[in-house]
Amino acid sequence: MKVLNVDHIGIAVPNLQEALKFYEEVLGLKCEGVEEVAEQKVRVAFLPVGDSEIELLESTDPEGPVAKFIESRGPGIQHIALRVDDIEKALAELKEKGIRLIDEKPRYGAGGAKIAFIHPKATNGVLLEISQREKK
Ligand SMILES: C[C@@H](C(=O)O)C(=O)SCCNC(=O)CCNC(=O)[C@H](O)C(C)(C)COP(=O)(O)OP(=O)(O)OC[C@H]1O[C@@H](n2cnc3c(N)ncnc32)[C@H](O)[C@@H]1OP(=O)(O)O
Ligand SMILES: [Co+2]
Repeated sequence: MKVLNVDHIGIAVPNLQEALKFYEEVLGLKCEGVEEVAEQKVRVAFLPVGDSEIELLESTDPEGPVAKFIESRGPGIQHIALRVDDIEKALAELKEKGIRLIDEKPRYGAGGAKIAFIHPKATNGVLLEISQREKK
């Protein structure tokens, strides 16, 4: 598999609008749009930083992964996403190596990206997303 860059860093926040005040007004980053990803029970805001982005994640459901994360650990970095050139190939390779996957097949993430998660137990404690999308 080929990892191209850190696509984004996912930060779980209790309130998107409140969090945006810091990232936009204080840090001067620009939010490139807010989108709801129903399948993941989140509303997300993307803020580009160089060739990566910050993804702010607000839960839309108390049973969703981001709500559960905030409940057990508080707000903070929930996942790191690595961009790959071919997600199907990457997943096949990870599976073949016996790596514990959360998603064996790609799902659709924000902006129509193909995404899949690797379990934190397989990565030394970091929830890793792999993502394939067209370069902006
Ligand atoms: C919109 C999209 C996009 O970018 O396009 C997104 O990013 S969606 C982003 C939101 N979607 C997701 O996160 C989907 C994938 N996530 C999941 O399926 C879940 O959140 C899991 C990662 C499986 C965790 O689920 P759950 O909390 O029910 O499991 P659990 O309580 O049994 O936790 C198992 C162990 O993993 C640890 N653990 C749980 N969440 C973690 C996280 N985010 N980072 C690092 N470690 C984590 C727990 O502390 C526990 O460790 P100990 O056993 O040592 O106590
Ligand atoms: Co993400």
